[in-house]
Amino acid sequence: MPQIASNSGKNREILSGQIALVWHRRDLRIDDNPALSEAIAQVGDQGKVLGLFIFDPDILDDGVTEGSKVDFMLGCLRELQTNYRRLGSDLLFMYGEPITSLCSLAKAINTSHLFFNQDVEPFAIKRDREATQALQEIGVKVQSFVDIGLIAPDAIATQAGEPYKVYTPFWRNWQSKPKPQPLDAPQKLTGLASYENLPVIPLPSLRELKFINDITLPESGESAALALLEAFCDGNGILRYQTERDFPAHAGTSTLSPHLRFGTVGIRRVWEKAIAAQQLVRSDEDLAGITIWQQELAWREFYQHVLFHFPALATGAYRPQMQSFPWDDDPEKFEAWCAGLTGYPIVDAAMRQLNQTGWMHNRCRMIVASFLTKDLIINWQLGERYFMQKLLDGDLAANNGGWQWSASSGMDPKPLRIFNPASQARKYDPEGEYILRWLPELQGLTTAELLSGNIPPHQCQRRNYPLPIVDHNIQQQKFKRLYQDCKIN
Ligand SMILES: Cc1cc2nc3c(=O)[nH]c(=O)nc-3n(C[C@H](O)[C@H](O)[C@H](O)COP(=O)(O)OP(=O)(O)OC[C@H]3O[C@@H](n4cnc5c(N)ncnc54)[C@H](O)[C@@H]3O)c2cc1C
Repeated sequence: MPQIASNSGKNREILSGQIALVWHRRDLRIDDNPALSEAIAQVGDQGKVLGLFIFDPDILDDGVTEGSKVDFMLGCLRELQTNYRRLGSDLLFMYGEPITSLCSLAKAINTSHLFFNQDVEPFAIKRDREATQALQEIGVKVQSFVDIGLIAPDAIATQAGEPYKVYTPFWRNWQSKPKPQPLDAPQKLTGLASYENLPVIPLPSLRELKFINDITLPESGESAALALLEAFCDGNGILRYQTERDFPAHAGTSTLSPHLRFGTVGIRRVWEKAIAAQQLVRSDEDLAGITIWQQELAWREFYQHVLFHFPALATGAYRPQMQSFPWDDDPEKFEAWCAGLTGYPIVDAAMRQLNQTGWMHNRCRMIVASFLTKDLIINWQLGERYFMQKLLDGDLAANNGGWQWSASSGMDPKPLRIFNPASQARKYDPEGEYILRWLPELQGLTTAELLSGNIPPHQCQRRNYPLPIVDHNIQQQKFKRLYQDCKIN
């Protein structure tokens, strides 16, 4: 089992007068940041703390990363640098292979200590292990901290001491555990007297990184994240979460996911806000809203926990019988799904929302994932990759977890779920409001036509909207047969 160290404030040594580097990755904030707080505590008044972000060409050029996500990240970095400068230091930028970059900067500024917050993704764990070793070899002491979850993935286990594979018992244990308090943002930092002759670059533009972005982004950065969190938890959003969260036409969820992905808000700060809201509730319904939202935060940690303990999830199905499932993988049908041109209005509306905004409502993520895997019988990994390309919140643990759940290939104890697009639309978009928002060409059709997808062919033709590319009933029978065959063999 891979090891993950706990926050090590207890063994604090004072590095008076020394220079500490804080390597930011998916923690683009100064508030509630364990690595930054610990660096400041350790260097004391005489020491210096510098931030660092490395643009890694292997990530930027992986063929999955899109301009929208990079643009959002650049906005977060701009604010982070402004904050470092306001406090008296700086956030430095490098472009290159991370370990080489770290070593060259550590030598150039004569740093003796590096601090960073841990990740759970297999690629990041390997990189961090190698970076730690390389830095130690040149005399730099490295410390890392639990950050992206409230409970570290190796700090929670079943009674038998095993990692969890089922959410409900995970939640029961997870919710009973004490949660850490948020860490206040620093008030002051000390940086270098001069930044000349360092192997660093100014914050690059999107163009310099060779990306373009043609979608309108939500506000990025730490102040936007905190404003969103406060609006959701101090207003009625969190209280109405239970009743509103499943209706994609309503603004019923927090939309914090891109911020949680890039760490512009700390999870301890998020939890503190939810607890504060809990203390003010006046009805059982309000309390239920908060609890269900907390359960979603626990889903996020459940998927981090399973990815950390079962890194092979990142590359294939968890259930062995699904590893050789005979997917159809028809490229034309996949293209139609990506473009929102399947002839199933609720599916197409959701895919247009994704393509045009970089975000999709959770209910719709489940609908389109079920449609891709159970109606088009296309390998969930193609959908997983497309989501990673388009979602601003695209996160390996949550995305892989969501896709494996939808594809019946994961740890779900009741794996065979098939969503009927028309029933889903009737239940969660009863007026067709969401459908029409994203498919304006369907204006003028009856609500029944929008929800069922039974649109007369001449109406489709007039609107240049496709007829259904598959028959849901036939395809779900086909999927069930293939699934039974796989289970038996
Ligand atoms: C196929 C599929 C793919 C998904 N891919 C991603 C992804 O790449 N990144 C991502 O953050 N979420 C993913 N989700 C989970 C979920 O859809 C989003 O987290 C949610 O829609 C984000 O909106 P919100 O911030 O308004 O969430 P809220 O409803 O306000 O929830 C608060 C936070 O809890 C977390 N959360 C909520 N639901 C889930 C969930 N089911 N699983 C894990 N975490 C959850 C998110 O961090 C979210 O921001 C996926 C779900 C499915 C079914």
